[in-house]
Amino acid sequence: MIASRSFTVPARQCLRIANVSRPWVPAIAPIAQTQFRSYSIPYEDKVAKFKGKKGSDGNYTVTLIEGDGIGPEISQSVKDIFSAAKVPIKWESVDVTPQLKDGRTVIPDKAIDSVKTNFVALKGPLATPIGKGHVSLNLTLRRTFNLFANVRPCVSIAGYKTPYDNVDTVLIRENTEGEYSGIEHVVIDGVVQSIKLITRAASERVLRFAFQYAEDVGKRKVRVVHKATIMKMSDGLFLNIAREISKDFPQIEFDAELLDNACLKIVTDPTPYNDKVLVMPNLYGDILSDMCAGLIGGLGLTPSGNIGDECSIFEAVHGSAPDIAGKGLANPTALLLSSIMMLQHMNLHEHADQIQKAIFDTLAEGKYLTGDLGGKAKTHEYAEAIIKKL
Ligand SMILES: NC(=O)C1=CN([C@@H]2O[C@H](COP(=O)(O)OP(=O)(O)OC[C@H]3O[C@@H](n4cnc5c(N)ncnc54)[C@H](O)[C@@H]3O)[C@@H](O)[C@H]2O)C=CC1
Ligand SMILES: O=C(O)CCC(=O)C(=O)O
Ligand SMILES: [Mg+2]
Repeated sequence: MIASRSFTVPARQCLRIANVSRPWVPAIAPIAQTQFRSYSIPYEDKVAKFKGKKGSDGNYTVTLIEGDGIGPEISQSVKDIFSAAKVPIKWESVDVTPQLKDGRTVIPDKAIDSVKTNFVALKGPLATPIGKGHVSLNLTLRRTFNLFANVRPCVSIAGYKTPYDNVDTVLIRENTEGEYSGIEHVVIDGVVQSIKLITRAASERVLRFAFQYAEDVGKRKVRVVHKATIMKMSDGLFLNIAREISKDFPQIEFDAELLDNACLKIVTDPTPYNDKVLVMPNLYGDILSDMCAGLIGGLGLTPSGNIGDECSIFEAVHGSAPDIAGKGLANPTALLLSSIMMLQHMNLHEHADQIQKAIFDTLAEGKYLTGDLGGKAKTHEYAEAIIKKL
């Protein structure tokens, strides 16, 4: 076990201004009954344009981090379904067990090289020890590859009834700093300080990404979720930058909402949020994305993409779910939909559409649902049902 320690401030990384022009857009299809629509995806000039090339065997190589807890089970479902759908992908599994290098927790070089070479990775959940122990490898990966925007769509699933069946929220979370900067220290015995770092550079790039994203997916409005009443300087800076950037997007409406009020309003009625992209500092995005997942049936259903200029890593919103790990109870949908986002990113639309339809049809049919959705199917039985629909 590696001793608990804080991150060094990734100052250089924070200060690198990304050349943000057009964002990548996920195509997690909102569905009404068994219908689903796909977003149009702008591929030209976009940020994080996929740079991978097919190998001589006709396959792209994609880094796979299976992860902890339920990670290997849900990764297996993705591998089985991709193989059945003949997706031209060769997985390169890497080990991300943390190592100590010059007193810092780092990801093994082999894993870093793999992501750098392949430009894209699919990642299962990685567990983080509470209090003491190594720093979060999830955050380390995001910072290592400067994955500045975490896109977390949350869309109602036909086949699982919730109080609102038309949820279509998308949340963009600043992914490299904020409350998750990891700068903590003991001031004196009994007094600790944890620093929320907000920089103009990181705020600008994620905000610009959010506006461009809204334009590309046809959302009318960008809303900043903040607490600048209390964190006047840090959230105040984020909010002011959003105001500045909004001027470059006159066709997109811009407004802001206090975090606590946003939570109340979203759980009361998420419908008014369907025409908006919500963008916010790191911690708020972490919490709100779990909250939104609750609106559509839980964490088994919500995907995400960590988007950077060079590489992108796709993963579910959920964690390693130690309470159900190893029992075949996990719902692989969240990781599967993340893998659909990844295929969209890689321009493999036909495969993405085919698998996405099979997933949504299987869910809508309701015969093979996992326990979190009230069914009895084991993880692999649900995956097999999807394969039959391909
Ligand atoms: N991006 C990542 O890799 C993340 C990692 N984590 C790590 O995961 C570990 C566990 O964290 P928790 O707070 O328990 O959150 P969690 O997301 O792992 O689980 C919360 C609840 O949701 C359920 N759940 C999650 N995913 C599910 C799925 N696919 N199918 C069915 N049920 C599912 C779990 O059984 C549990 O009851 C921690 O070490 C945490 O640091 C947490 C969130 C994200
Ligand atoms: O890294 C972790 O332990 C948690 C990360 C997390 O909750 C998230 O990415 O949503
Ligand atoms: Mg989280």
